[in-house]
Amino acid sequence: MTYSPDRPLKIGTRGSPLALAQAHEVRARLMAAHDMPEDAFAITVIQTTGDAVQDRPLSEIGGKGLFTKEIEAALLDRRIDIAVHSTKDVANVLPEGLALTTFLPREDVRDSFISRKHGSLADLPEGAVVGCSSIRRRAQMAEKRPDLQFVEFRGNVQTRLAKLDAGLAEATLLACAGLVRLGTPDLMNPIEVDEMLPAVAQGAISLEQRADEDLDGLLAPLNDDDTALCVRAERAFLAELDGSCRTPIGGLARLVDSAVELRGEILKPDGSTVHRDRWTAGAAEAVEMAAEAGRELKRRAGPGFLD
Ligand SMILES: NCc1[nH]cc(CCC(=O)O)c1CC(=O)O
Repeated sequence: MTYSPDRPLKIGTRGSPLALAQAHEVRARLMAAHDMPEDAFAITVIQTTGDAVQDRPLSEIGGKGLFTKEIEAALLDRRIDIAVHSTKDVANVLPEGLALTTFLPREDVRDSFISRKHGSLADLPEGAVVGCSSIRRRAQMAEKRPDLQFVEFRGNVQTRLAKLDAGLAEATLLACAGLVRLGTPDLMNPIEVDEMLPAVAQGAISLEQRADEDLDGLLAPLNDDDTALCVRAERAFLAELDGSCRTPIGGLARLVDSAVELRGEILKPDGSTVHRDRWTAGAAEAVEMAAEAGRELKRRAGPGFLD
């Protein structure tokens, strides 16, 4: 299959400002890698349940897959040819016939503390209200600051800042990667990963395609091998623990010299219990190590912890 202005490659994406920025980045990289004109690529916006439902926590309306289901259906229907994802929103088990093939170089993996008045989590006054819909971030904050109160906080960066200004919360957390890609890096106030382990695959854009279509020639130049290895290991870790988004889980793999170092944790939603550890293996064993790490944390947590 060849793509040209006469038959453009259809790039599917959600319509949120962050998703659009990511789709445009993918198109720009494809154009540069192949010296092709902009109109050889068509960006197709697909509405997803996660975008449509703004008034309820994601964990309540079904967790993982809410931002990707409709896009994956469009891939299978051939309405689009590739899908651009924030990999942390991609369910662990893909629909039959689809494959996650390409990982862009990873952006900053950290979470950012966002507040108009306070400099860090530790600076928040006793009993402060934090706007946060992520069960991972809530549990991690509660572990350090059991006094904090949480309110649901969804929407894009601008919406959330407006909510802070309206006094609905004193602080919120957002992924650094999103802030960078939206062109608002000045808002960044990173929390180091030692203090707060990011979500599996945070900061990593990936491309999904039909498994039976060979797009290697087109997509391989966009792939970053180190990111692909680390994110595949993190997803193998997550696969052993949970696919539902209802358990607070953090995971981050990084290359240290030429070995893969994985840090992982599972928490009770109120932060009262945490199981966390670190594992290291050579690149060839990284994915199997990560799966074993997931099984180990599950054993340590005992039956019932993940329910
Ligand atoms: N769940 C929404 C989502 N999915 C990916 C990102 C950030 C970008 C990334 O991690 O690649 C965000 C926003 C956020 O967590 O602040």
